[in-house]
Amino acid sequence: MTESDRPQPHVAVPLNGYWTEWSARAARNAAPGWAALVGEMAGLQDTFAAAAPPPEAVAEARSLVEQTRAVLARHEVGDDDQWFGRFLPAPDRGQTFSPPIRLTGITEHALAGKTMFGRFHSGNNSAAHGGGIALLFDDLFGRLVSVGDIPPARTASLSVNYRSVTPLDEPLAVEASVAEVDGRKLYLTGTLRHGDRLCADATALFLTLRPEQIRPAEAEAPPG
Ligand SMILES: CCCCCCCC/C=C\CCCCCCCC(=O)SCCNC(=O)CCNC(=O)[C@H](O)C(C)(C)COP(=O)(O)OP(=O)(O)OC[C@H]1O[C@@H](n2cnc3c(N)ncnc32)[C@H](O)[C@@H]1OP(=O)(O)O
Repeated sequence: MTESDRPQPHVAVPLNGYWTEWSARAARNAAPGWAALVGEMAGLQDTFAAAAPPPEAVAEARSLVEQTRAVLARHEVGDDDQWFGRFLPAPDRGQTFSPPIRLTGITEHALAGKTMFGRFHSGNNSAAHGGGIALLFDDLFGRLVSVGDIPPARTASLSVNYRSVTPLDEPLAVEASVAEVDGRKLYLTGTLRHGDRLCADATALFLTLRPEQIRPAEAEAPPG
């Protein structure tokens, strides 16, 4: 990938050793233009959600998407070798499932960042879908537990309080922190704000994995 393909710099994530090679391998192997394609796909999702096209435009768009699928399907790989979602230092992590989070502050125990929901994550009435907000928190917490020396961890529980409507296409601020560590248990808290207004807050329990719970392909740095 070329330098111009890389997403705009944001605060670098000091990833734990476990994810560093995993992520670096995708960055080494990804074709030039991959990051831009991810951005195009994310834009497509929003544009698709917002469109009410006439029949001829539906037919044209469908044909183009079919062609795109056929091109990509010729290059399918197993999930250990996929690039999608593996660009951990990038705001979008190289994926289009959850909204990009541009990190503005990181310590081993806290993250702060900016995000935005587009039409793809719309629930109703120009508000973000509650499931999308839960997804955002899971992703944010996942990033938090991937920094510093915390071993790989998984979400055991996630609880979201929807305090007020989360608008679309508006800048939002997120914060997450480690409230308590008790052995393998990481208790996390987070907030989502639009300006001064609290849209949602969340708590989660992440459990660091026992060695036998880690897939070998993830436990060892795979060959590049
Ligand atoms: C998908 C992976 C993504 C990774 C991507 C790379 C990251 C890179 C970095 C950055 C970006 C990240 C962005 C994405 C992040 C997304 C994170 C996710 O969404 S993870 C997927 C969803 N979660 C699962 O699929 C878990 C499924 N469940 C399990 O695997 C197990 O249940 C597990 C590991 C969570 C716990 O199982 P046990 O066998 O290890 O542990 P036991 O013995 O059951 O529990 C240990 C202690 O924890 C308590 N506990 C367990 N579950 C609990 C719960 N739900 N509530 C309360 N306590 C619980 C138990 O009561 C026990 O407590 P006592 O030691 O007795 O005091």
